[in-house]
Amino acid sequence: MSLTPGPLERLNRARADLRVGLPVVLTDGAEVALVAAAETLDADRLAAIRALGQPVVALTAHRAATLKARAYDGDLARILLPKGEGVAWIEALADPADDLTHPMKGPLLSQREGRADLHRAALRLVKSAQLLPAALVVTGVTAPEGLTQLSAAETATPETRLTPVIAARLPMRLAGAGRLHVFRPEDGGIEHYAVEVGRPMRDTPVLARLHSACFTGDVLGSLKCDCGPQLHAALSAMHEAGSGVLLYLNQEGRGIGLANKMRAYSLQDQGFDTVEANHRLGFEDDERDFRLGAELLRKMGFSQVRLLTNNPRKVAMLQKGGIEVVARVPLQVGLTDENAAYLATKAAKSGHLL
Ligand SMILES: Nc1nc2c(ncn2[C@@H]2O[C@H](COP(=O)(O)OP(=O)(O)OP(=O)(O)O)[C@@H](O)[C@H]2O)c(=O)[nH]1
Ligand SMILES: [Zn+2]
Repeated sequence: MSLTPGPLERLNRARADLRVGLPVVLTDGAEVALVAAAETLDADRLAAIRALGQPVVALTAHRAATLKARAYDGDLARILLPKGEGVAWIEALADPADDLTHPMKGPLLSQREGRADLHRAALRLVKSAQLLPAALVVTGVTAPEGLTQLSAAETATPETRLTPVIAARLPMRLAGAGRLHVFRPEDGGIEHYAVEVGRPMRDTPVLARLHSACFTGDVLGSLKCDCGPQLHAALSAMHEAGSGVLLYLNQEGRGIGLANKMRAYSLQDQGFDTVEANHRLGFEDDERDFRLGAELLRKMGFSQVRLLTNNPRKVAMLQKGGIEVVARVPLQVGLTDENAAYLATKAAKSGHLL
């Protein structure tokens, strides 16, 4: 095997580089671009990037709509960085925290000519690094030495291949005897877990739950969502049924990460609902990749499930991933005064069944 890093290894490096404030190089045969994450940019790096050409800030159409900027590229906008503006201006474009108290003074000039393919890839990359979806991009550059280089196609997250690392016995208060399996993604991303309750058979439909990580709900008992009670109710239901499998997917905040989820919570404190808050940040309301769940179930030898969920998307995505969902088992627990509006929004805007 060659010692040169392959596409997945470079993808993983690119995410780490962007998180520490290092630019990366994107190419697509026609063009070469230098890309930096808006969130981690500092003044020195910005000055060095400016020396290469005219930077634009790539934003998703959701963020552009909030800023009333034109998104000529459909799903994204390329905003020209004015001569006199610097890091603070870029940060205000990227981060909606001060939108209401210090609205940005327009007009924001969106670029219309040219292609947006590398900008689209740049946004995909910063999102997958769980940073704010905003990237500084300069096209037409000669790739500087020493930076991680990727083709635009290589930024498209392929179906995650998961390798089983270890499994061990785990007795649980709510679920009784079980086993915890740890799986590691091939792309170097965060690990995911599967909890087997009892000894589920592989030749009959298993009671299953795809649970997305929620530090605030699962661990802290937050009253803003229903995650903790759902987690516990699922484990109890599996215990009662005699067996089951709970996938604990590390997709905190519907895939945007805890830092961005807390940014969304802060916007919710300003009066926006859970979907509006994600959009103002520039995210879709749900950024999770549920191919992961199907892959994990297949890896563990399960092909048919009775799925504990109120989310029809989970059912559809599992089926698309080759897992037969023989029944959807509703999981309605943990309604509080604090989360009633959140659950109503998910029903009204995200298709959740109540
Ligand atoms: N972005 C964002 N994420 C949130 C918010 N509240 C909860 N979450 C996340 O939403 C996810 C909820 O996951 P699940 O309960 O597995 O999924 P679900 O889509 O509600 O579907 P079911 O519970 O199966 O019906 C977790 O990743 C939480 O961290 C919020 O206000 N904003
Ligand atoms: Zn939650």
